[in-house]
This record gives sequence, C-alpha cells and structure tokens, in this order.
Amino acid sequence: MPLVELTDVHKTFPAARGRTPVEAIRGVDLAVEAGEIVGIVGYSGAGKSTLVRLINALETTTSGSVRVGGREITGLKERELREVRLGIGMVFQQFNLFRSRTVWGNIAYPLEVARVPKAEQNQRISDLLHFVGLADKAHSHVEELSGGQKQRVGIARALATNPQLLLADESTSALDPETTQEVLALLRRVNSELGITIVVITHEMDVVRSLAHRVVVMEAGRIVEEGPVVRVLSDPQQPVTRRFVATIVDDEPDAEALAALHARHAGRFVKLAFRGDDVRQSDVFALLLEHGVRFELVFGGIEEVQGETFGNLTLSLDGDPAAVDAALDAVRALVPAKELPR
Ligand SMILES: Nc1ncnc2c1ncn2[C@@H]1O[C@H](COP(=O)(O)OP(=O)(O)OP(=O)(O)O)[C@@H](O)[C@H]1O
Repeated sequence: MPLVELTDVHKTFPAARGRTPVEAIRGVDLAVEAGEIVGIVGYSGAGKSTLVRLINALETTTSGSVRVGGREITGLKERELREVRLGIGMVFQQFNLFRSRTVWGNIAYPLEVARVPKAEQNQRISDLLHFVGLADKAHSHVEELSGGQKQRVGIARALATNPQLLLADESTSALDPETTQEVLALLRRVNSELGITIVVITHEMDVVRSLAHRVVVMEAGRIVEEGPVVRVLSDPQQPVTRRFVATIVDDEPDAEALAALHARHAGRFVKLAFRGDDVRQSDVFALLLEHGVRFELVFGGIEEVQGETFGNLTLSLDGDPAAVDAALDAVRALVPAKELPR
C-alpha cells in the first residue's frame, strides 16, 4: 500500500472578483511508496505547493481522493486531520522558525502542542539536536544561526513528532550551493537512517539529481512525466522536462551555439546518446576510425547520477560522404545517433 495515494485529484480555487476560477490541480494520480524520496518539479504556478497542501490537508480537494497511510483524508473532521498532520513533517524555504525561541524551544514546539511529557520531550530534542549536528547550539537564538543551521533546526522540528512522511517545499532555495549540499545530505540521512519518506518540491534539478529516487514533473496542474531520476535525466520526453534537464545536463547545442560551431567545424554534426555502461565510447570511436572517418568532439558531456553514467556527445565527422554514411549506420547499431541540421 502506498504511503500517499492521490486519485484523480482536482483543485479549483474560486474566482476572485471579476476573475475566472483557477484550476490549480487538474486530474492528478500519484502514489508515493514508503521509503521513497520523490522530487516534484515544475515552474512557478504548476501546482506543486497546492499538491503538497492537499497531502497535508491544509487544502481540501474539489474532487478526487487523497489517502495518507491508507486513510482517506477528504472529509475528515478537524480533530482527525490534526492526527493525520502529526504524521507529516513540513520543511519550508524560509524556515518558518520562531524568532523569539531558542533552537531547543523551536524543536520543543510541536512536542508541546502534542502534549508529550516533559522528560520524553527533553530526550527527543536532545536526540534530534545530535542527529542534525546542532547539539552545541541548543540554547542559541535563531538569529545567531546561519541559513544552513536554521534549516537543520527546521528539519529537526519537522521530525520531532516522529512523522512517517516529510514534505519539503523549496527547502534549499534560500541557501548557497555549499549549504544546499549539506542540507541535502541531511535529508538523505533522514531517509536512509530513519526510513522517513520524503516528498520534495523544487525548481532546481540539482536537488532532484542529488536527492530524489523518482521525479514527477508538473505543468499547468497536471503530471506530465514521471520516472526514476536517472531515466528521466537521461531520456526526458516532454518539452518542459527537457528544459529542466538542460539546466544540468548538456543535451545538444541550441540554434545559436550550433551556428557558431558550424562556423568553426566543416564536418557533419551527429549527437550520440550514451546510456548506462553497456556501450563504451571507445567502441563507437573505433568504428568511426575503421570507416576512415575523422571526428572531433564539439559539444556535450558525460554525467554520473546515482552510480549510473549517461550523456550526450556531439561529434563533427569528416571524411568521404559515403564513408560517413556507412560509419553512421554502424554507429546506430550501438547507440542512438541523431544528425543535427546545418
Ligand atoms: N489560495 C489560492 N487562491 C487562489 N489561487 C491560488 C491559491 N493558491 C494557489 N493558487 C493558484 O494556483 C496555481 C498553482 O499554484 P501553486 O502555488 O500550487 O504553484 P507552484 O507550482 O507551487 O508555484 P511556486 O513554485 O511559484 O510556488 C497558481 O495559478 C496560483 O496562483
């Protein structure tokens, strides 16, 4: 049974005066299995935050079903919803910490609300501070902390009530790249050491690449593509997915770059797609040489994501036209190859 299951979910916000209603979510089916890290990506307005707010019952669906831990949450009473929310931790972009409280006090807050006995609270807070590496900051005030430390407090607070699910909404967008990596490493430990399922919303593909097992791409209130991260990064299908993937993986030169490359290289351009370790680049290059074709690498790169390699290399091929054709036929038997226009 999935930990979270959305079936044909729609959410329409009523029209503000003189406006049309906003269909924020338009028929979403999504299952998140226990233990997974799912990254939800999409541009601003795609519906990511609304989707997350439906999962933690801060919004109600217009139609469709939302199940958390097997329990239908649509139509539950406020008291029952509070119970459901206790099983879900939230981490926010702007940390949402209480400035008037110390680090300890911030982590204590959800435990106070849940009326956890004091001795148990103290043990829990102390464990969490060690887990997130802030034991020495217990009595610091929030303003004294760096952004990364604030987010670690945010994560500790989200974990205080032992949730099964952590929802992270742009949790690293306010952080610099190095601090982002620290927070992502902590989230990976939350998943691997504590077994907590994580749904992370982001517009940064780097976050997806280094954290998620599976990626869900949203556009205009719908899921337009989903799959294991390595699959989606190495072979994106939808235009919106390609645009996201292009921010971290070189695909093929755009028209402007292509014109500049053609001005420098006389040969025919072909893009080769390497996926996994089954085809070695050296085998492809040997085939070209066997056919008497000279080549130069003009664009692209090879990536390693979660232990798998993939990438796209654009080569300029020079030689007798018939030999280039024959070489291309032979190469196509090994890897997908696409000739780029002149
Ligand atoms: N409470 C609301 N009332 C009216 N419209 C809303 C409300 N919340 C969201 N919307 C609209 O629903 C659509 C989806 O918004 P949502 O915040 O879910 O997108 P998002 O993908 O999370 O974007 P961002 O990355 O900017 O947060 C947008 O058109 C937004 O204006």
